[in-house]
Amino acid sequence: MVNDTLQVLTIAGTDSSGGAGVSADLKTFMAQGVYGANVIVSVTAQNTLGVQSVQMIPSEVITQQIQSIAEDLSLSAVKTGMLGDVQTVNTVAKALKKYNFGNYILDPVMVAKGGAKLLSDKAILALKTQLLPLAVMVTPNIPEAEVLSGMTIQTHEDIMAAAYQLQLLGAKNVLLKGGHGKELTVYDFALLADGSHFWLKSQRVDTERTHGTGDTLSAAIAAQRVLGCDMKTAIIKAKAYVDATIRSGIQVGHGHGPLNHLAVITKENQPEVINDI
Ligand SMILES: Nc1ncnc2c1ncn2[C@@H]1O[C@H](COP(=O)(O)OP(=O)(O)O)[C@@H](O)[C@H]1O
Ligand SMILES: Cc1ncc(COP(=O)(O)O)c(N)n1
Repeated sequence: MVNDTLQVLTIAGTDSSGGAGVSADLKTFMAQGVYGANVIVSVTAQNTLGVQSVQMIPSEVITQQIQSIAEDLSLSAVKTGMLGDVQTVNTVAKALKKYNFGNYILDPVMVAKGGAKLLSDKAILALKTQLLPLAVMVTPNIPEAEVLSGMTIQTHEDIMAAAYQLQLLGAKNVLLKGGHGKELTVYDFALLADGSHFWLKSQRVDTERTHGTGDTLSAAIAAQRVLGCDMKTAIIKAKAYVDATIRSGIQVGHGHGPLNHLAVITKENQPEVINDI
């Protein structure tokens, strides 16, 4: 059942193959039992092999979509995904300041799994200065954390240092995702607003079917916050969910295939929570 009093918004781009972007977010919200609304900032022609084209939506249309929702729905969380260009980042920042939906989760989407650029270079500075300070949580993968922090990340110490840097830039909580890489063990690093930290340790799934993992994780965190979880619990539950969606994979397309958003979480999906590695 969907709890209609728990309403979450995603502001992101569409993915015609249904695996990432707004599609991943809405499926995740539904699977978590919260109601999802969507504001479209870009339309991508995309499949599991790559991104064929991107059409940005005009700022007035984005502003109007957000206003329409703000005037009617009762949102208690919002996440942003692909924002594309500097104009869109500024438009979204202005609207978030105006309406203050609470619980803002910033997924700083920059590059699709197939390698296509989803955020212009000019937009990176705007994202850092306009959106990071508004975010209750930012969820970069390692390449995104390198760009935002200006640091090279090679070791676990580097991951921690970059997370602290992102907190200095204004994000209250940071989840630095370790999905990129080849190691058999995956480590995500969480730095919380109170200065405490922990690592989530899990076993890598040997698969190319990871289209939309980052979107799914950040959407699940937003949903868990609305469901009343504290930040640490929201992160752990969201991680278990995304692990289940990867492990019970479905066979769609010929490249980086989508996740199974109806996956059931089992004991196998629970990450190990450790303080230091
Ligand atoms: N092959 C994999 N096996 C297990 N977990 C993965 C795998 N790929 C990604 N994840 C997890 O999925 C989540 C999203 O991570 P990541 O893929 O790095 O983000 P993004 O989609 O933004 O690049 C993280 O919790 C990460 O640890
Ligand atoms: C519209 C849109 N938003 C986000 C992503 C990133 O998803 P991923 O990094 O998993 O390919 C994407 N490919 N398309």
